[in-house]
Parts: sequence; structure tokens; C-alpha cells
Amino acid sequence: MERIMDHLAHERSKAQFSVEEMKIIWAGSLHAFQVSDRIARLVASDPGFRKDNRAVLSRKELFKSALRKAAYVWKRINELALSEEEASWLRFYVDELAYAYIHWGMFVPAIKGSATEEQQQKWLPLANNMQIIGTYAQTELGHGSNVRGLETTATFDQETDEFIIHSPTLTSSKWWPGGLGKVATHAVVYARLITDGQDYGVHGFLVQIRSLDDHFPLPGVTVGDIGMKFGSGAFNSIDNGFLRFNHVRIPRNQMLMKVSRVTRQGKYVESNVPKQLLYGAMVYVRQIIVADASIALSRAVCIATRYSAVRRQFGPPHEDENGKGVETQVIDYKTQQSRLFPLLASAYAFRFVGEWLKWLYTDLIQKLEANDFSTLPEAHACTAGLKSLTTSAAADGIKECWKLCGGHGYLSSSGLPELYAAFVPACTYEGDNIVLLLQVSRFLMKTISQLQTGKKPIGTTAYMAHVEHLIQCRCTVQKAEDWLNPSVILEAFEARAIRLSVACAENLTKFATPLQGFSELSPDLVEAAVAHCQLIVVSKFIEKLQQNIEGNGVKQQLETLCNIYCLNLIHKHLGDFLSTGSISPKQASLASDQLRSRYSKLRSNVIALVDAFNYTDHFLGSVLGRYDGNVYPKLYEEAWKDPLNDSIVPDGYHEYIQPLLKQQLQNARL
Ligand SMILES: CCCCCCCCCC/C=C\CCCCCCC/C=C/C(=O)SCCNC(=O)CCNC(=O)[C@H](O)C(C)(C)COP(=O)(O)OP(=O)(O)OC[C@H]1O[C@@H](n2cnc3c(N)ncnc32)[C@H](O)[C@@H]1OP(=O)(O)O
Ligand SMILES: Cc1cc2nc3c(=O)[nH]c(=O)nc-3n(C[C@H](O)[C@H](O)[C@H](O)COP(=O)(O)OP(=O)(O)OC[C@H]3O[C@@H](n4cnc5c(N)ncnc54)[C@H](O)[C@@H]3O)c2cc1C
Repeated sequence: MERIMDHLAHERSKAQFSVEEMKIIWAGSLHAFQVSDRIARLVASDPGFRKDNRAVLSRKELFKSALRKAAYVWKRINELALSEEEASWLRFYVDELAYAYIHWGMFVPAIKGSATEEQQQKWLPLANNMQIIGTYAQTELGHGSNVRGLETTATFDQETDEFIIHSPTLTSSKWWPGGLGKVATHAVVYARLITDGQDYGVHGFLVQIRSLDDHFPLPGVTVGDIGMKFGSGAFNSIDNGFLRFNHVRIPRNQMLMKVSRVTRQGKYVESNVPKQLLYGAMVYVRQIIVADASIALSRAVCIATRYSAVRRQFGPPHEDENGKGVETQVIDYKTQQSRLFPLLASAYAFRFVGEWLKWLYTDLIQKLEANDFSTLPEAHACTAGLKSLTTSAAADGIKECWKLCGGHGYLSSSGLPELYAAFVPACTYEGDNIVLLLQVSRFLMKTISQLQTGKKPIGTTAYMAHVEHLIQCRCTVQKAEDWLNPSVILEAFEARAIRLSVACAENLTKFATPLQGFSELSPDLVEAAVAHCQLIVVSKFIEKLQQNIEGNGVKQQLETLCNIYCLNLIHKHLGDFLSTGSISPKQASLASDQLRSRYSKLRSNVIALVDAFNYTDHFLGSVLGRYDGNVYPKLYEEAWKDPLNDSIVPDGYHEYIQPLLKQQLQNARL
């Protein structure tokens, strides 16, 4: 036991940088670090937030436990008079999916984004004080991605000055909204607005669905839970629901009227605000999900890295620091490094691009408030594309981390199966990842077509202004070290991205209609979108390194991580880089050489790099990822805690095992 604990201490002693300074970089600022650290410890030390029994709870127990925790969170927020920032961290570290995620993450933002000032003054205080609990009811049984295809209707009745909300078909039943099944009292419902016999398309409406007195559904409302979801624990603590309306009436002023409104006379009036602002809550949450992807991936990487340093298999016996013969730490296998270290680098890359995206979103909101809508298309493309890229990579990465831990990774107590089950739907919710990449490609094709009109591309597409150069430039790498030059890397990624986009744009002209072209070329368009989004992540990582980064050795570690992130992408997408002529086969081989050498450079720092995430053992929820590395005794202890081990002879022995054995024994004797 002693020896295992020593392993991580020894690993930590090898670090070549200041972990404390890196923690601040990871958190974003000293202030963010201090607040998050304080709240993480508060949660970890409070038995009310225990979560180690989730895997063995039944659905009903799990759901009730999530309700209890959500109520307890609210109580603590009020008792401690936490600020909004502290309250968000508290909800985050409690790490239990419940209705509050949708209430705070979607219901409140939808009101802020789509309601008029007057409507906000009425509804926000109610929501902020939890006098009502809200959900975001957009998706239907028949349509999720195709929002324009939603079928729920909101028909204006001029006589009573009301909207009649109705579900005309089975497929129009709302399906999936979190917190809807059993908890929410109100919902922002997306429905087709019909007035004067004309259909004006999908709009948002605030609808009360349950009584505030006895929690029963209001007349005309049918509501329930959609059933168990993938994995034990995970999303099963939340009541994703279905909802049907039978001519439910709401006052006219419960239509969210920032984008457009209906007058007392039933006239539909558009404002000067673009209609896409109706989708504003999705832009907001997609940006948060990018931050969440870096958290989910870094959690998995932290577990896999610590365990890989503790775990030993085979090898020429080495001598440990006490001169004893020991097997090889699995982290020293080059295959383990080539699977794990790029994931560690990706966690950092996603953290920084998430930070930038938060800035972009804040900037967008400021501009929108000043009636400047110019950056909305780019913000939509960036949030959609980066949400897609980072969640797909994080979900795959978590699965890889579980395999990196061998058999023990499959144990619930490793924390990895539940982390995977809880995160993988992020590839679907807030927009299916492929559908979102197609939105990015649409934006890219539009930008390319505008180049011909002389319109200067801005922001993340600014590189397209150099299309002539990027189409014909040749990568200058001659030796492996040349791949450490950020401008060489950047140009290779820009060349690959623009060449894929331009090829798509040229191919699109070969089809009878743009629609037909988009449909036929959609796999290529998705690849072009991925290349563009990867370029954004690469360029934001490089920009981060150009900032003033303090702390002993911190910048050097980040440079190594950045190199690994970029070179591994080249390695994985070699087909793109070679087929577009962005690099040559010889340069590809030099990139692989450099990548291998970066792994060796990073090796002694990896434990410290995952320590810099500053995750408590409570938050990690993993025996394999424990800070002290004391894995085996704790695994043994956990095994004993399983309910099957409550009795020596299992339930069912007398009914099913004993008779079977007896029968077989008798048969043998006959
Ligand atoms: C130390 C670090 C600390 C970090 C802390 C992190 C804390 C993390 C906490 C935990 C966070 C998260 C946990 C999450 C918990 C779980 C929540 C899950 C909740 C899930 C909710 C949902 O899923 S809600 C439903 C979402 N649904 C969708 O996303 C549907 C997807 N479909 C669409 O968006 C649209 O239908 C689609 C865009 C695909 C097509 O729409 P359509 O109207 O047909 O549009 P087009 O014709 O294609 O386009 C018209 C033009 O509009 C542009 N556009 C489209 N969408 C938008 C938009 N959103 N904004 C702006 N513009 C848009 C489009 O580009 C077109 O423009 P053009 O110029 O005409 O080309
Ligand atoms: C855990 C979870 C929580 C959720 N929470 C909410 C919530 O709170 N509120 C809410 O309103 N919704 C919620 N949703 C619903 C979610 O937003 C939708 O599931 C999502 O938008 C995808 O839509 P869909 O299910 O209709 O998939 P579909 O669009 O049916 O996708 C099926 C397949 O078709 C492909 N596809 C679809 N369209 C195209 C296209 N144009 N081109 C190429 N391929 C295409 C997709 O890539 C996918 O492979 C939640 C979903 C999950 C899983």
C-alpha cells in the first residue's frame, strides 16, 4: 500500500513546472480558481452531496435523491448567500443531473433572449426565486433537428385574446425536455404561430403545465416521463418528459415577443431583430457545452493518467526509488502514451477554445444589446461547430480512457462508465453533431461565395482572405524541429481547411441545384467543416501561448501540449493533409517523429498536468483516479460495499441454485 502511494508522490516530484500556477491558467484567472476551489471543497466535505451510491440506486431512488440534492443546493445557496457565480459552481460540483440544469441553463436564458423587457420583469423574478420551475420544450416525437418541422400549434383566438396551444398529432408530442416529466411547472414551448388563418412558423410561448398548488397537470395537459436512458445513473436522475396539449389556452402576452408579436387585433408584427434570435438559447448552451466537454474529457484523462502511473504490467524489472525490482508502469508504454497524451492535450485545447468562445458569446450579447447583429452568423457557426467537434472528441476520448484503464476501467467504481453515459448524449442534444457541422459548412460556402464579391471575411474566417496564397503554398518543413514553429503549423491547417472548402464550393457548381449539391456532397461538406473547426481550436491554442503566461515552466508545458494536439491531428487526418497537398509524405513522417519526441518530453509532467485540473476526489468519483493513488485497497473496499456482498449466500440460492445442484447431483447418482 505504501509503495503505491509513493508512486504518485514520486511522479509529482518529477514535474518541471509550477502546478499552482497551472491551476490558475486552467481556471482562467486567479479569481476563478479561488472561487471554484472553495466551492469544490465545500461540496466535497458535505455528506449531503455524497454520490458514491448512485450506481446501485433504482430509477425512483435515483430521481428522488436528485430532487433532494437540488433542494439542498438551493437551501445552501440561500443559507450561504452565494453569488450567482458561486451558485453556478456549487451546482456544477454537485455533479447530479436534475431539473435545475434546464431551469437555469435553458428556461431562464430563453426568457432572457426572447421575451420583451416587460415580460422579463414579470417572469424572471419568479424563475430566479424558484417560485416556478421551467423547462425548454422544443423537440417533438417526430422532429428534433428540423425545428421548422415542429407540429405543435399556437392559434390566436381574437375573441378571447388568447393562444390555443394544441398537439394535433402523436408526432407533435413534446419529447425529451429535461425536468418536464415530473417536475416542471412551466415550459417555454415552441409551436407554430397561426393567426388569421396564416401559419407564421415556429415561435416560443410560456405555458404553465402544472398547478402550483397540488402539482397536478392543468386541464388539457398530458405529461409524463419518457423512460429509462442509457447506462446506470447518468441521465436517469433527470425526468426527460413527454407533453401533449389538448387546446390549452394561454393569454396572448405569454407569447415571447422580442422577435415578433401578435397585436390585440391578431396582426403579426415583426421587429427589427433577426428571427434567428428565437434560437438564442441554443447558441448560449452550445457555448457552455464546449466548456463542459473540456471538463468531462479532463476528468476522464485525470483518472486514466493517474491509474496508468499506478498500474504496472510486464517489463524488464525496473528498480524503484527504494532499489526494489518492479514491473513497468503502463504509462511508460509508448502505445499508452500515444493514446493518452493527445487526450490530455485535447482537454487543454478545448479549455482554451471554450474560454475564447465564452468571450465571443459575451461580445455577441453586447453587440445585440446595441442592435448590432453583424456577428450573429459567425457566433452561430462557431458555437455549432465547436460544440460538435469538442463533444464528439470528448465522448470518444472518455471511452478511450476507460479502455486505457483495462478491466478495472469497466467497473462502475472507476467513474468512467457513468461519465461516458452522462456525456455521450451531448453529441445529440443541443443539436445533432452532424446537423450542426452542416450548418458550419453552409456558413463556409456562403463565405467563399462572398469572396468573389469582394466582401472581406472576418473573425475565424479571416484566413480565407488569403485564398490565393493558401491554395498554392507549400509547407516549408525540412526537419522534425520545423514542426515546432507555430506559423508552420497554422499555415498547414489553414491550407488544408481552405482547400477542402474550395473543393466543395467548386463541386457544388456541378449540380443542377444547390439543394441537390448540398445533399450529394454532405459527407465532404462535413469534413470541410471539421477541418475549419480544428483550425479554430489550433489557432486559439497558439494565440493563448502568445499571451503573457506566468509561472515557472508553465508556458513550456503548454507549448508541448499544443504541439501534441496539432501533430496528433495531422497524424489522424493524414489523408486530408496529403490529398490536398498541404504537406508531403516526407513532412508527414517528420511530423510523426516530432510527435513521438513530444511524448517523451511530456512524460515526467503528466501527473502534475492532471493535478492542475484541481479536481477533488469527490468530483472525480473514481477509485482509479484517486489523488493518493491508493487504488488496490480502495477497489477491494468498494467491492465489499456492493449490495450483492451484503449476504454470504445470495438471495435466490434456495430457489434457483440449490435445487439445480441437487438435481444434478441426483442425476449423476442415478
Ligand atoms: C473551469 C471551467 C469551468 C467551466 C464550467 C462549465 C460548466 C458546465 C456546466 C454543465 C453544462 C452543461 C450540461 C448540460 C446539461 C444537459 C442539458 C441538455 C439540454 C438539452 C436541450 C436540448 O437539446 S434543446 C433542443 C435543441 N435542439 C436543437 O439544437 C435543434 C437543432 N436544429 C437547429 O438548430 C435548426 O433547426 C437548424 C439550425 C439545424 C436548421 O434550422 P432552420 O430554421 O431550418 O435553418 P436554416 O434554414 O438552415 O437556417 C436559417 C438561417 O438561420 C441560421 N441559424 C440557424 N440556427 C441559428 C442560431 N441558433 N443562431 C443564429 N442563426 C442561426 C442559419 O445559419 C441560416 O442562416 P443563413 O444566413 O440563411 O444561411
Ligand atoms: C439527454 C437528452 C436531453 C435532451 N433534452 C432536451 C430538452 O431539454 N429540450 C428539448 O427540446 N430537447 C431535448 N433533447 C432533444 C435533442 O435536442 C434532440 O434529440 C436533438 O436535437 C436531435 O434531434 P433528433 O433526436 O430528432 O435526431 P434526428 O434529427 O432524428 O437524427 C437522427 C439521425 O439523422 C441524422 N440527420 C438528421 N437530419 C439530418 C440532415 N439534415 N442531414 C444529415 N443527417 C441528418 C442525424 O445526424 C442522426 O444521425 C434532448 C435529447 C437528449 C438525448
